[in-house]
Amino acid sequence: MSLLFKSFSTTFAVLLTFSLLASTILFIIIKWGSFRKSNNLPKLPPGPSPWPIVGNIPELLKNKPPFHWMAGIMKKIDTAIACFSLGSVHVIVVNSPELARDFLHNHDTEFASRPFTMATEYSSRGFLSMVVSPTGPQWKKIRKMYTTELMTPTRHRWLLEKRDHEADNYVSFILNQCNSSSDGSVVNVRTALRHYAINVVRKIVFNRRYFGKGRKDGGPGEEEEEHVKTIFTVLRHLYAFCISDFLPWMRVFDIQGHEKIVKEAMGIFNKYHDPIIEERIKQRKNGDIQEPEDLLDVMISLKEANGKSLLSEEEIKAQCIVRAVLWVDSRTTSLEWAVAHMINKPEMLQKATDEIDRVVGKQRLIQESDIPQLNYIKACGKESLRLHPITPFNLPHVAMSNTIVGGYFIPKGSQILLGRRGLGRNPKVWEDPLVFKPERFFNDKSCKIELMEPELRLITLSSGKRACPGIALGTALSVMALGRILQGFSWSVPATDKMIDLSELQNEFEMSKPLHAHAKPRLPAATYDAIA
Ligand code: HEM
Repeated sequence: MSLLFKSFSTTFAVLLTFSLLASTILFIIIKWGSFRKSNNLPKLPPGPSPWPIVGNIPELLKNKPPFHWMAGIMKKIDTAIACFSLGSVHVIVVNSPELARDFLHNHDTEFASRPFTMATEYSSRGFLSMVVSPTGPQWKKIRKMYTTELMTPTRHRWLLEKRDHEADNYVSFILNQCNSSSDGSVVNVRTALRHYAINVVRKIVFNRRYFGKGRKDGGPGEEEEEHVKTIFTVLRHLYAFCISDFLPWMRVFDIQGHEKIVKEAMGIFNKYHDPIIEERIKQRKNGDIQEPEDLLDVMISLKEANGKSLLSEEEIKAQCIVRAVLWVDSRTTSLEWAVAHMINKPEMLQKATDEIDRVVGKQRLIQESDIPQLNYIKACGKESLRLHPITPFNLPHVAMSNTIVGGYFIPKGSQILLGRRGLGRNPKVWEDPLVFKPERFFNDKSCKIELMEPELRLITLSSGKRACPGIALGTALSVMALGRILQGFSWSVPATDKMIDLSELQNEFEMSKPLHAHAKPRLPAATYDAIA
């Protein structure tokens, strides 16, 4: 009997709490609505009607993946801006360049923050790095360090030798695979691209290519494979509409399992990065390191005006994770798509190699100094970002105050998601939006192509206070990755297939299968000898 009474009273307490909560929120909503009306504030952007407390979360959970569901609703109501209520957060999706510019040009300061999420908290070790941190003193401190110390033109030149080293290894890794037969060989392009990208990061940050013993042919060992896999795991979960980010009281349940996955991924980063960082800090303290050799040394040696270290050990560890995730994610997936499209269109491959042969010739490999002249290669890279961004949305921007944009009311705390795919494939902006056509970036006025897209017709490096500060490094790595692979080898569809399969992985933006293509060296043997 007492058990029955206990369970009855618990249920009653839960129901009572729930109804109190619901009526408070309903009261706030009604009050807020009448406040808005009485102050003549415009309406929120259109969107699905929210449920009390949870908003549109039930629909979000039912319709996977979220970006498909959001795109479907926006198409149905024919809007370029929509508001989805997730818990108490307004998530505003934007798919038109005019509105995107309104947010990031005209109202940049009001939308310069980032949301707090479970995955970003873990990956930045408590918001110690820049990319995912909300605006505030920590973000300012790290952004200043990037712009005045880590990413200056002088520092970029200082790191050139390391980048060159990895660009050479990239070619020789593919060459070693081709050399297994006189007629070339089928190569996993995804592995080559990702390995090159992360090698550059490891080299400029840790001055090493391998965490373990590595491989004789220049390819990734099992430690490096695990490292790259972890980068993509973190990337997929950074802003993955984790329910507890919108309903914090749900965090203990971890119903989507995101927290467990992210925690494990961080454990893997820590396993590889931390011993190197800790050892280096010790060496520096003991005076074993005088001149910095890589960015880790630079970060350890930076001092404040009072002589104290600028960065704590935790802050240094957080920056190392960010650098790994940023570069590998943002480009390699798109570049893999670019190579796939080009193999299916040999005239495009021809155009690219004609440009390279004209600018560089066949007696030497592409160098970073050639980049300004390799406009067709840059256009191919940019087109791949338009058609195949790795994530559906740009990094979220958070409204720091109530603002009116495009005639709509955007409440403080709203998250603004510029649709990378929504913008890049917008038929009102792009002719034949689903066709890979690098020529679209050339116009009568200019044949010069830049990765930047300040008009926000697509998201490359974005714009405003939160724009990507990695432009020089990002451009260099993209052009070298695509240029060298096209210059060094003739690519074709493997004999077992008719065409490269251009289908997408279900619910993801990757190719459904890693790109395997036939590669044959196309330069004189002496040109490769220079990198042996
Ligand atoms: C071609 C390659 C790259 C592309 C396309 C790219 C693109 C982007 C984009 C779209 C953003 C978000 C901007 C926004 O919130 O509106 C971003 C932010 C950022 N990127 Fe890049 N990026 C690239 C390479 C790099 C590299 C190599 C680095 C350096 C390690 C880097 C460092 C950053 C940082 C630190 C931020 C955050 C800035 C902030 O929140 O204040 N990026 N990037």
